[in-house]
Amino acid sequence: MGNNSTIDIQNDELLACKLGSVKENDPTDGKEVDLYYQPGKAFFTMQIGEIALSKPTVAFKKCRKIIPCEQVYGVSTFEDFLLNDIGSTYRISILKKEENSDKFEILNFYFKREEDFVQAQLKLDEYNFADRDGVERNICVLVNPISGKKVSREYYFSILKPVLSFNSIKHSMFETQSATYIEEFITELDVNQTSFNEFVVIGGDGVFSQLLNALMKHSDSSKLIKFPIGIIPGGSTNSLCCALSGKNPYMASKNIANKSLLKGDIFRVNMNDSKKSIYSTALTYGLPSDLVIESENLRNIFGRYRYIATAVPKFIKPTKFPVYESEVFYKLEDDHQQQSSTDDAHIEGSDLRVCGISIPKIPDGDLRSDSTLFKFGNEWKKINIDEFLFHAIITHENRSSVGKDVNAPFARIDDGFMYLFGLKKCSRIEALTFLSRASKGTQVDYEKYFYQKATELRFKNPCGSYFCSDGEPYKSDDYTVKLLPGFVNLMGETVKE
Ligand SMILES: Nc1ncnc2c1ncn2[C@@H]1O[C@H](COP(=O)(O)OP(=O)(O)OP(=O)(O)O)[C@@H](O)[C@H]1O
Repeated sequence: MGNNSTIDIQNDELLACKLGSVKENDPTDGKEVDLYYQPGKAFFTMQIGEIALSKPTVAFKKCRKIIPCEQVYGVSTFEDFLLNDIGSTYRISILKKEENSDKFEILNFYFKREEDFVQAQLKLDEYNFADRDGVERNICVLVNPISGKKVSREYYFSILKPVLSFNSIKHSMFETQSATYIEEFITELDVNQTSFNEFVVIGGDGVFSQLLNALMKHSDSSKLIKFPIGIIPGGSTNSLCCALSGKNPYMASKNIANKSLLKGDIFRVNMNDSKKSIYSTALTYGLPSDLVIESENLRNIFGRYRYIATAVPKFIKPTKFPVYESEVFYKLEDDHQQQSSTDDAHIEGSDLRVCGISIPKIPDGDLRSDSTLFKFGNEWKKINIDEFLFHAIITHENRSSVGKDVNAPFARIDDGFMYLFGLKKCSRIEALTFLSRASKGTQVDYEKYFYQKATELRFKNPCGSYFCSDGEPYKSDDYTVKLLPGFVNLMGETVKE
């Protein structure tokens, strides 16, 4: 009766056998696959029938193949009565991609007996991404064709689309036609009419931020902000996507197909001078913001390397190295969890009013459902540094998809906190030392580096200053930042290190 082959299915590995050709819909027949279990293990036992393989004429050889979980991008099950003539045939297909390949392949397994098929289905259920929560998914995919290396379209057609299609996940794709496309698109969305129930952006942190802010401005923001959001890293730095799925568009697509959800922390920035507010996951002040603003007109020449092209002259030109003034105050509601590189001796404990800063008043119309905004139960503390090369607020570790840098290795997108970090006023050499350390993640104990966990922050910067939120510049010199823990449903998994 031909060869036998055994497949183990263990906790952390999915194993399968390759049956001759693995081309999609190839009606290779004449195979019978039995499935049975032993405690802690499951085996596929495969027997080759007498019926000759029809197409292609690859004789089945005894094989045993291990597919690690990370190579599996979905499992689909079918009852293909018409596929071949070996009777009531059931099929399980596995979408697989090997680590060093950019090609997907489909492995098909045929079952003669319904009970074997059902058992295999149960065993592989966690990879059956189509069937999540019993609700039909419909993803609105927004693609920014000009972000980063201009690969977002390609990522859609060669990665996300095949993965969603294999897993029978409904979606529609829209390319951003202009810088205001996402805002207009979301404004026009009627929550009661649309069948969309999830969003995916393919692009950088900028398009994610545009989506987030457009959702929060919508008249039905409280409903829309509950939609899960996925990100595929098509942008220049992709800091948020790196926190959710690493730098890998394949992993991001799998997390989206798998609807692997986490409650992501964001913050709201109230610009007290203009009475405007925005929502963000990363805000910078100082040199990085200036680089973002100055580099924008180099986007067409240097693409995602435009920041480096702008930064290099600052380090080699014999002009004064920049220094930025800023007064920074913070609150940490959960004081016992304090995490900081600044010990108490370096922090002036003080009430905000004592520091001579007026408590911001938010116009009623601007105050959304977030009633916890501006609780002044805790004391404000002042950071005892007032000259910086930069400071930043972040809700995640802030990895770069270009280099290996991790700016805030202690932060996680779902840890319920935001973090202020930065570099004090320093020389060129000290800034380069910081960059070198950040590239290895060893900057945390560098004397010029500082960080502070916070739930609320307040900044007073020189008149006419800019900051950047998720890579987009805003003019404001007086702003307050309030943490909104677990506010967005993001598709991804936090990095475990
Ligand atoms: N069709 C378009 N024409 C012009 N600008 C666009 C278009 N679509 C999107 N944009 C703008 O492109 C900008 C950059 O977007 P995005 O964040 O995706 O890429 P990036 O800046 O290269 O990456 P990162 O934010 O990760 O550094 C956003 O400000 C967005 O408004």
